[in-house]
Amino acid sequence: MLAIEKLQVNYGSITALRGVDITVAKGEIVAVIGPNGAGKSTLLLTIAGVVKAKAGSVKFDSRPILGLAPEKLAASGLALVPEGRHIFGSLSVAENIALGATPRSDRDGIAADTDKVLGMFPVLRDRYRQRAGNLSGGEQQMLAIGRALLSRPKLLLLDEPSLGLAPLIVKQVYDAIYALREQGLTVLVVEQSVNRALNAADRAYVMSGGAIAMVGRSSELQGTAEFDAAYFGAGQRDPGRSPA
Ligand SMILES: Nc1ncnc2c1ncn2[C@@H]1O[C@H](COP(=O)(O)OP(=O)(O)OP(=O)(O)O)[C@@H](O)[C@H]1O
Repeated sequence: MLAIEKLQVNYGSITALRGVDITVAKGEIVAVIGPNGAGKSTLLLTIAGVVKAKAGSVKFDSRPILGLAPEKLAASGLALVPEGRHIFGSLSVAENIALGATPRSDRDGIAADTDKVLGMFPVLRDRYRQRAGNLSGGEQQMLAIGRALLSRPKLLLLDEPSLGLAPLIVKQVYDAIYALREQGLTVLVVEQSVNRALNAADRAYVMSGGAIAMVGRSSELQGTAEFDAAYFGAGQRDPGRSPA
């Protein structure tokens, strides 16, 4: 579904991605984990066409997509839920969800998909006519995912969906992600929360300093010294921090 090779991204003189290789198979949940500044958001923004790459290749469904506009990529089945959710606070929940369907014109299909989202996140149905800005952080995360689903994605890119949320809400959000996978969706999720990511994903990539430091099945990575070294950078472990 997604094949990334030797991806390099610079912001002026800063190299944010230095030759990243990642694959995601259809139906997988794959996590990219790493500390602040590792390049995780840059990776998702580059796949989604928001940030331009300097070198490398990204294939989505076997087609090269680097350089395509974000709207084109969205229309071809790729949806990004960015960090911070980017919902429109002054618009209602209904209007925010409808924005996800902007490229579509099949009214019946849109109504059916909206109903599906409201079934998945009942709290959004309760607050359907309310201002999205009044929702809690968890509800806004659900809204951002729901809006992305209205574009009928094949591949969902999620940037830190658990950030700032209470554990119970995080569980609800991930339960929804599992349910979506059961329906055939493929998910690439970026997380700083290591345990959450490894519990959720089939496979995980550890990113550090703009490069992939380690990759493996989630169950095999958890708790190993190699994983710890990859996450923190060999020899640079800060005793005040834990990957949990
Ligand atoms: N718009 C930008 N202009 C210049 N440098 C940037 C920009 N965005 C990110 N960077 C730099 O690129 C590197 C990777 O940042 P990125 O946000 O992708 O990391 P991250 O792993 O997502 O971290 P975080 O979890 O803190 O968002 C960092 O050194 C960051 O300071």
